[in-house]
Amino acid sequence: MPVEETETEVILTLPNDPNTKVTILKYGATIISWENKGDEKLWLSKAAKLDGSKPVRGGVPLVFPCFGKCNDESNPAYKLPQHGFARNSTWEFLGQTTESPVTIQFGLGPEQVDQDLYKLWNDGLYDFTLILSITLGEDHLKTNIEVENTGDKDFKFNWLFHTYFKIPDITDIIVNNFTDAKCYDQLIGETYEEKAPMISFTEEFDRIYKGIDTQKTFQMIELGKVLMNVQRENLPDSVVWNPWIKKSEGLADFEPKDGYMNMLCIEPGHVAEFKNLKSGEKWSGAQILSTGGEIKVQTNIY
Ligand SMILES: O=P(O)(O)OC[C@H]1O[C@@H](O)[C@H](O)[C@@H](O)[C@@H]1O
Repeated sequence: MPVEETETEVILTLPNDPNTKVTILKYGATIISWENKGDEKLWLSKAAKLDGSKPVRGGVPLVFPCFGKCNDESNPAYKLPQHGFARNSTWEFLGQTTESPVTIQFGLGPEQVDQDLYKLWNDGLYDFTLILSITLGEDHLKTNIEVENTGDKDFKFNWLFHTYFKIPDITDIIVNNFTDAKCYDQLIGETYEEKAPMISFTEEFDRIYKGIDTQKTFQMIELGKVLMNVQRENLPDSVVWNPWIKKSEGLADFEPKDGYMNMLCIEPGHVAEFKNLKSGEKWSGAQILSTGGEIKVQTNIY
């Protein structure tokens, strides 16, 4: 059986490999595990709440309709909590849509969102449908989001796949192909161009890389070996985050406390600017995660 559904979760297994599977919590449509040939690729905090009491710390939480806390009073997302409401709403499982490659879908509309939370977004006057498609391959996992404005009012939104990767040791990791990208460093509040040929990690890291050509693949490399390729469709930005020691100490659901050594978030999204979606319009974006392959330095694409 490639697709198993329980009350709270859906498990999708590759038909010809029982050790390649993805587990999705209906709460937040959060992918909480991706095992590739028996090897877990996503980091999930040991203290993550999986009971719907708060967004999941780990896996792939979904960020919509605002990234972070919106500080612009004139923006209808101003009153929403950090990262919006998609990650703390229970999505509807829509079933399997294709067999090869195997794809399943989840849907979210205003009726599934906690009504008090939903009303914080322009008094609940926006109507939308989100369809998340998850495709599992032998060596890849694709998550595609389609946002449709089903109401009569235009709205603007951010989207982000807040992907937590599991890694052996953060100090051995470099990430390539961010060179020359514009970046907003959230820790110092400054915008500059990334000049490092490879990003490496020795302290807290929280940067929004903006407007990067989607032909560029980010590669997470450990001591010369490609652990993960992150490709994007229609998602120009990417946040890179590691809370390091102090920040993770302050996160009650972050365990073990030295877990920052074993995780790195590379988060493809549309967050530097809000995307405007007119009444009746659709927009979609995707991340494609794949394991292995050669190191490819793409400095010639802007
Ligand atoms: O604690 P949260 O709401 O899940 O957010 C985690 C992090 O998410 C990242 O995307 C942000 O860049 C960080 O600033 C933030 O701390």
